[in-house]
Amino acid sequence: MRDSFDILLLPGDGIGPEVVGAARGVMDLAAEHFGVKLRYEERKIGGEAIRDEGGPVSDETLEAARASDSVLLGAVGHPDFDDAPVRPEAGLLKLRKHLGAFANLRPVAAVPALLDASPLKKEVVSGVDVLIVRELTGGAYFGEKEEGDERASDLSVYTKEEIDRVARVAFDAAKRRKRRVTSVDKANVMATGRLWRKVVTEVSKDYPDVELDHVLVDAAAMHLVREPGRFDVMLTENLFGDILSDEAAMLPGSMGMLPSASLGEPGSPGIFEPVHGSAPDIAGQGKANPYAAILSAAMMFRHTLGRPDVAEAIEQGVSVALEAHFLTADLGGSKTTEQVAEAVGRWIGAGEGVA
Ligand SMILES: NC(=O)c1ccc[n+]([C@@H]2O[C@H](COP(=O)([O-])OP(=O)(O)OC[C@H]3O[C@@H](n4cnc5c(N)ncnc54)[C@H](O)[C@@H]3O)[C@@H](O)[C@H]2O)c1
Ligand SMILES: CC(C)[C@H](C(=O)O)[C@@H](O)C(=O)O
Ligand SMILES: [Mg+2]
Repeated sequence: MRDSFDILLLPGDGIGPEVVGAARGVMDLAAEHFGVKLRYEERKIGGEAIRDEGGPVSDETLEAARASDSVLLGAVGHPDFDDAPVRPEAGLLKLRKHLGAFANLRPVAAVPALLDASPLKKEVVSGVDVLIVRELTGGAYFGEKEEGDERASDLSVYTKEEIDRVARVAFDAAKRRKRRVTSVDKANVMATGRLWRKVVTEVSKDYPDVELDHVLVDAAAMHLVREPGRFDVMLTENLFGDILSDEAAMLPGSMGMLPSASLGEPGSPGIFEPVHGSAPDIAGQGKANPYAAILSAAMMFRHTLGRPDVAEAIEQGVSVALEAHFLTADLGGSKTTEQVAEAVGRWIGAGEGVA
């Protein structure tokens, strides 16, 4: 097991620095507990990089990401750049493409201590445990674009290879879970949807012990709030995955609860980031919920650093802090970002009797 890692921190815009700061504090305590050495480099991305470096992500930052063991990112996006020719979000897309991070894992689990925070009924949310596997480097996000005042277009392209490789990530994950993959597409209207369905069905033949079903994206959006317990692994393309994951955030009750891992080929650095954005409405007020960023750091230890022991200890800290009602305003509580991070740090590895 390795015990020394180079982490690139990209806090970004809005609440990004607040939640990355909180996650870093927790990572440091976890590292100390396990005798792991973390070396950090911090760089700019998004609006702050446009302001200070002339573009949303510099070549040096892309290279630093490639040279690191993993990237922990906060968020990008700021209203100041809404009409700018290059937007902060372009930096994140470039980084994902640069690292070949094609598989975005977004776990969504109901948290017993948060059943009251969800706008959905307790009996609908209770026991939910879904893994959204979102394709991250293809589709309309990366197709040819035409910008214009009279006409605009975003071409959505998928190749067989792009669908095949992300489908395998979903089926492999399902083997370690409840062995069910729901593939979400729009095959009744879109050519990419029909290719998606065909390739996923082909890949499923290599996984005879995993059950596959196909659901159209509009119906999937409905099932996600009507009966989320029916899903185990939900596999989908880039744009649908973006939309469905924000919808899924309402199962635990807040955008501030959803972590993510963006992974490429084995051995390449992953990008770990909360699913939420820069939340300009609450930035700088100490109100941001840091659980998603902290849980993203845990995913980093599990998925690219090969230290599931550290990941579990952080997750235990999170569970105990949630049960002890260390909740920010989005979850109906009154704790600050820092108070939540301190509580998680205090209970790292609580299950091992370390607290
Ligand atoms: N990965 C990313 O960097 C990322 C993801 C989504 C959106 N964005 C960008 O963020 C900007 C704002 O977008 P938006 O407002 O649509 O989405 P958002 O996720 O930033 O915010 C949506 C709502 O959720 C709340 N929220 C989000 N995260 C929270 C947290 N950790 N704690 C408490 N409340 C939280 C916000 O206050 C807001 O009310 C845009 O520029 C968008 O492009 C970036
Ligand atoms: C900021 C934006 C480019 C990004 C996306 O659409 O992928 C975000 O919404 C996300 O979900 O990670
Ligand atoms: Mg999104």
